[in-house]
Parts: sequence; structure tokens; C-alpha cells
Amino acid sequence: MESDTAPAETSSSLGEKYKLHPHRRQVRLLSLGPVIMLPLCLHGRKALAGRPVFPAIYVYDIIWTEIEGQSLELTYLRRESKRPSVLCSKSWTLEDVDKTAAEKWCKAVMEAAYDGIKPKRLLKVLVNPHGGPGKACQIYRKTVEPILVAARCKFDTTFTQRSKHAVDIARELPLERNYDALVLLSGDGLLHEVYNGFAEHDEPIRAFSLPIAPIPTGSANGTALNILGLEMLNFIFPQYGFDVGVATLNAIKGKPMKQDICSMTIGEQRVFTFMTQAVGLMADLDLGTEHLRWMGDMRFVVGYIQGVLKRKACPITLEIKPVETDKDKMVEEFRTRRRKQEQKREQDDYPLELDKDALPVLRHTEEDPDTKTGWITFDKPILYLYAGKSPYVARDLLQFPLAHASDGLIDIVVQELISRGGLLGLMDGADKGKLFWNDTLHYCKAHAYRVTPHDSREGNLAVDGERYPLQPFTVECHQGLGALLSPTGRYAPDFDVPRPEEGRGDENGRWVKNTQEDEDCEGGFGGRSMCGCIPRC
Ligand SMILES: Nc1ncnc2c1ncn2[C@@H]1O[C@H](COP(=O)(O)OP(=O)(O)OP(=O)(O)O)[C@@H](O)[C@H]1O
Repeated sequence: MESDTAPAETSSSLGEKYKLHPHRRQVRLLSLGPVIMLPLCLHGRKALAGRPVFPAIYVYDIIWTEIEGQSLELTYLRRESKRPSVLCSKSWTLEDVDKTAAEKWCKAVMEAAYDGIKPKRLLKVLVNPHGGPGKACQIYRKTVEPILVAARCKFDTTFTQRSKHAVDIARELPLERNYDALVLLSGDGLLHEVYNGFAEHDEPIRAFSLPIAPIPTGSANGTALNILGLEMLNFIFPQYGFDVGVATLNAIKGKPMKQDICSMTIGEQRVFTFMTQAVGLMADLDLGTEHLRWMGDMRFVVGYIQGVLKRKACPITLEIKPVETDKDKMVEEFRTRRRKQEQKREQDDYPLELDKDALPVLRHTEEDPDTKTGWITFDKPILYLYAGKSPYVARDLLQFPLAHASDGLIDIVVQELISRGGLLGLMDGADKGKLFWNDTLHYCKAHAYRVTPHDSREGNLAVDGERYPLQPFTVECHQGLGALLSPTGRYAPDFDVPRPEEGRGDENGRWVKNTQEDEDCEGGFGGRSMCGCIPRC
């Protein structure tokens, strides 16, 4: 912990630094919305309003404050623009200050800092020593544990010993202990294991409702990115997807938000998947770069370039039960929803379908009569199929910019097999989701989809980044089955890349002017150029 305590500041030195007036007896909290001006605004009748006194600390970033003996202690997370956040503490001697008033100030600060949130959460922590570059244990000891201790959280920690250990832990998790959250120091793979363990729990729905707080110590860390964001976009909740301190603060103070989880039926198995399923290049780049773990998330860029050079077709039959296939309409709906969320500053109120303590029934199996109508088949050579429920899959790739945590729909992306130059061109602006508008990339929202590989002997299937044998599978979505903690109650990434006015990306990655034929070719899967779908009767 970085400490500003030595030597402890006296109230008069504080007075100079923070415009304190030790001779005044009344302690006031000056709170300007999300920001507390740190001064113990010792002030009588004349309020400090309109006279900001620095340094300012976000109320959200205050971890604890209390009086200990003759000093007032304040612990908070100090955010830096380009460096990791730091746990800081300040302390002031209270010799000249009315102690009762100081206690009142502490109480007021704590109420503001934990507004609507139960302090001293009870947490179960899992640490995957193998995730990403293998630094999770070190990060836990150095950064996470001190913050949890400072927040007076109660927690018990398990270090996973082997692959699938988290499945066993989740299956046996003692829910009667009433944990407030499950904290994962890992990437997304460990959460995949946890959800599949919950599915085998005696009380699966109750287990799934335990909110997850990811702390990014894996490779891609997509879940942490989606919750905490990537860029400094907004004043109240600046976005720090890779910041361990900020992610730990989310474990202490985050709000639960509902999260859809999908079922994948594959062979005799029912697998639970919360993030992505990939076949073709996107599976190869993840599973084929395990030996490059030391590179962190750069391994995915290397994997993509390798995949582009190979430019291997992905021979599958893809059937989809779509809800929306028009890119413009999807974007319009996304922006409307976003505006509403920002006005309300809370999560959407989509109706959720869960009410019993049994796993949701499967509705889109091949035997189900529902699968006979409203399905389409994608019928063009493809490079990859990528389906998912969360916007970022890695820092460099906003693959599902319109994904919503709990709309009950799967976002499906199909990339046509185009030239190598075109595929490399798609990397430009991929972190902002620019590839969404390329007409060779088809995007739709669907209830379910089914994949039948033409040759199961060759090819990879990655489910939430984990390897599965490639064979026919069906995926469908269960609305609001899981829960995550987040600072805002919704996914952080925004999508603000406008549709290019004048043209579209062609198969060589160049932008070409639209022809009348393009304009006329409305509808289909993914926008005006799509001609690869055959409705199935
Ligand atoms: N002690 C362990 N030894 C070996 N493997 C482990 C251990 N604990 C967990 N694992 C495995 O580590 C794998 C990778 O975990 P995780 O997803 O957290 O990291 P990552 O793959 O680097 O990150 P991301 O999924 O974000 O790219 C999981 O498949 C899990 O089964």
C-alpha cells in the first residue's frame, strides 16, 4: 500500500494543504456528485460550495475511513492515467479537532462511498496461477489482497491446482455461506469452468445467480474489459479494463447485472458458454497460440496474421434462427437502448424468464417443432464463424459491438472467405469495431444457431477460448441466467463508428463506392450486400 502517512500530518499542516481550519469545530462533508473534495471541510456557517479544494477523490474510489485512536484514517484507490491504480492511505492527527464531529464526517463519507452497497462483502476468491503470463499469484498477494483487507472484506481464497479444478469448486460451492460474489483472478477460461460447475450444482439457478467479479490476470480478459471498459470515456466511471485495482474495487462495490448464458448441445453433452464460440480462423488463432502465452494478448494478433496467411476455408453448414439481420436497424436499436441506459444510469429491465430452481429447458433441439420454422441457412464459403454474448473478445477486437448482456439473443458474425489483403485490412480499427461495417462480414442477432462441420477430422472449436472436439453442435441463449458485478450495471463498451456514407469494404479490403445494385440489395443476413442466406422451410 502506498502511504502518505509518514510523518502523520497534523491538522494544521492539513489546514494548509487542504484548506482546513482547525479552529473551527464543525466537520462537514463537501460532496459534489461523484467527487469528494478531500478536505475535512471544517467549516461553520460559510459552506465551501463553489470553492473546490483539491485533491479530489472519487467517492467510488474511497475504500474505508475511520478514527483509530487519535488519528483519522482514509484508504482509497488512486487512479493514474497511464499507470496502474495504487492503494493509498492518509492519516491525520485529530488533536485540535472535535472527535465527535470527525466521527460524523467518517460516517458520512462511508455512507457516500458505499451508497446502496453492503460494505464488508463476503467473497470467495479463485486464483488461476496458470492464466495468461502466469502472474496471478503475485498480483493477488501484491495488489488484490491488500485492497480486500483494507475494505474489511471477509474472503477465502483457493489457488486452482489443475485444469477443471474450478469446475469441482463451483459444483461444491457452499451456497449456505451466502457469499456476496465470486472473485476470479484469471482470464475467461476459468469462468467457463465455473459456469459448467454451477450447472452441476445441487441448486444450479441459485449458484448461477452468484455474481462474478473478474480480475484480469489471463490473456484476453474479455469479461473484465466488457465490464470495466478500455478507454477513459466518462467522468464518473472512467474505464480501466486491465487495471487490477479497479477490478478489485468492482468486487467490493460493483452492482450485480444480469448476464445471459448459452447452452451448447454437442454430442451427448450440454456445455454452458457465456462468451464466444468460434470455428475456423478465430478458433485457430486462440487454440493454436497456447505456446505463446508469455506474450499476453499479443498472441491473438500473431495468431490472426498466421491465420490470414494460411487463409483456410471453414467448411461448415450454418443454420440460424435470426431475430434481426439488418445492420442499420441493429445499430439504431443499440443506440436507442444506450441513450435510455445513460438517462437511467442503471441496467435494462428486460423481463427475465427464470423462476425455478432447475436448469432452463432446451427449446431449439433438432426434434423440437420450433426448429422447423424461421431458420435460414448461410450458404457462402466462409473463413470463420464467431458467435458471442459480449462486445470485446480481446483488447484489439470489438467483435460484437452490439452485444447486450441480457437481451436473450446471440450475436453471430460470419466472415466470408476474401483475399489476404482484405483480411489484413479488417484489422484497421478492429478495436473500435470498424470491421462491423465491412459487407463481407455478416452480423445478425439470433435465438439459436446450429453448425454441422463437413469434416470433423480437421479444424478447431473454441468455446469461451477453451478447446472442444469439432462435431455438430447447437447453441441457444438463456436470458439472465448468470450475473456479473459491474460499476454501472451494464457493459462498458460503446459503438460509435458510423456506417461509411460513400461506400463499403470490398473483398480486397478497399472501400468502393456503392452501386445502385448495392442500394437495391436490401435485407438478408448482415446488411444490403448479403446474398448468402437461403430461408429454410
Ligand atoms: N493450476 C493450474 N494448472 C494448469 N492449468 C490450470 C490451472 N488452473 C487452471 N488452469 C487452466 O488454465 C486455463 C486458462 O485459464 P484462463 O482462461 O484463466 O487464462 P487465459 O486462457 O490465459 O485467459 P483468456 O481466457 O482471457 O484468454 C483454463 O483452461 C484452466 O483449466
